[in-house]
Amino acid sequence: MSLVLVLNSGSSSIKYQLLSPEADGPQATGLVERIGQGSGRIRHEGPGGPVVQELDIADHEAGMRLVLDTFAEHGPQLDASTLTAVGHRVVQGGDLFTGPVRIDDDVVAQIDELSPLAPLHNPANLSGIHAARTAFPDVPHVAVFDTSFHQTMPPAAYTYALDRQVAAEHRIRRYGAHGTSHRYVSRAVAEFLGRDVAELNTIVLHLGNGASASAVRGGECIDTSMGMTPLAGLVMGTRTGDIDPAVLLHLARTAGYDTQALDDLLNRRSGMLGLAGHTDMRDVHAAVEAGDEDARTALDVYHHRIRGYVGQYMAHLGRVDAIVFTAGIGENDEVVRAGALAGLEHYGIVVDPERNAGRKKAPTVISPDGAAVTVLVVPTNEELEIARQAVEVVAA
Ligand SMILES: Nc1ncnc2c1ncn2[C@@H]1O[C@H](COP(=O)(O)OP(=O)(O)O)[C@@H](O)[C@H]1O
Ligand SMILES: CC(=O)OP(=O)(O)O
Ligand SMILES: [Mg+2]
Repeated sequence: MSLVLVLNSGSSSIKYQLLSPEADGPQATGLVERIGQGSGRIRHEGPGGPVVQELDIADHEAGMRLVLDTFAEHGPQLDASTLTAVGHRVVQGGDLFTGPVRIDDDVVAQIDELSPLAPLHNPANLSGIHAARTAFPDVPHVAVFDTSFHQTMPPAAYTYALDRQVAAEHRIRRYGAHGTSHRYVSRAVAEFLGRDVAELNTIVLHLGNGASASAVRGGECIDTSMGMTPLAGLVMGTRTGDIDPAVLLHLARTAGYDTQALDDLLNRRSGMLGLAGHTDMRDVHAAVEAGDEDARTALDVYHHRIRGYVGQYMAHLGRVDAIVFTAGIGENDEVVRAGALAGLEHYGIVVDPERNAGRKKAPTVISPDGAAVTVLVVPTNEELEIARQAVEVVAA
């Protein structure tokens, strides 16, 4: 049986799992949070149950060392001779990577070269890779890219209407992100419905802290909402999603914003945080219930944007068999699921209130029997998908 350590380094967190793709459930899972924010935390769940430690975690290198120390102290023991691979989530693979690859120094250099196209994510992914390669120099390391599932998009979907020489020179086009999740979920839906993925047209709504939608025809992505970077598309925890780019010019010209200030505004101070004062959707709902008008508007904007993408992808797909919610908000938040699809009954899209109620830990249909479009919740599992792909690369 193969054993894979999967590392998913986010902008301020590291999620990890130790798992065998052939077995049911991971041997250990964990989350390192609030890296570089003064009051960090690790939650590790291994054979002895959960352990939590609060401490300052300066950067991703320190976070990775903490992960390895926690395995050593609380188990399971990470023995290099028993690891088939270490699988790394890498957000941006640009047009250099259409599938998973074994990591060597050249691959590291290429991921680094692509960092300007995912400034919040690739540097974090690289420090995870660096720390893990140092700890396990003799184990194969595999990079699995968020962007590779989206490489099947046609030029009409990935091309910006920008001067084409400028675009070519600077590698400017839509690459998308969260592809590992979109791929896993679009396949899991087909399996759950007992249908062949090649015959299914699906809209996947990955609603986590970062959020994206994709249109999947017969298992292949034909369009997605994230753009050259993970800033475009849906409203997110702290990111704007789609915005008129002239807003940036306006702020630069009239208010003296430089690139750093614009980056900070768009990536870290906007989205639900900017509109409602809360990043976490649970806090937004609490504020709405307390009568906060800004939070109400924020939630309306959030729903409106998702509904718009659903409409767009219905037009691109022609026929839609399934709409699937996934990730932290998609799996847990009945208010958002109902709100985002409200008013689409005319198109055969209906959410049944009883079926929709509550958090979903397993694939669940939330539309009524006989509805033209099956609406579902399918929990994503990026770590399992990364482990599967890592094992395939090592076996090849
Ligand atoms: N019970 C819940 N109800 C509503 N939203 C939730 C719930 N649990 C988590 N979330 C949302 O899910 C988000 C995290 O989703 P996740 O997919 O783990 O994101 P990421 O991978 O980007 O860190 C939180 O920021 C929060 O908004
Ligand atoms: C690409 C992206 O936005 O990832 P995350 O949701 O993990 O921040
Ligand atoms: Mg995520």
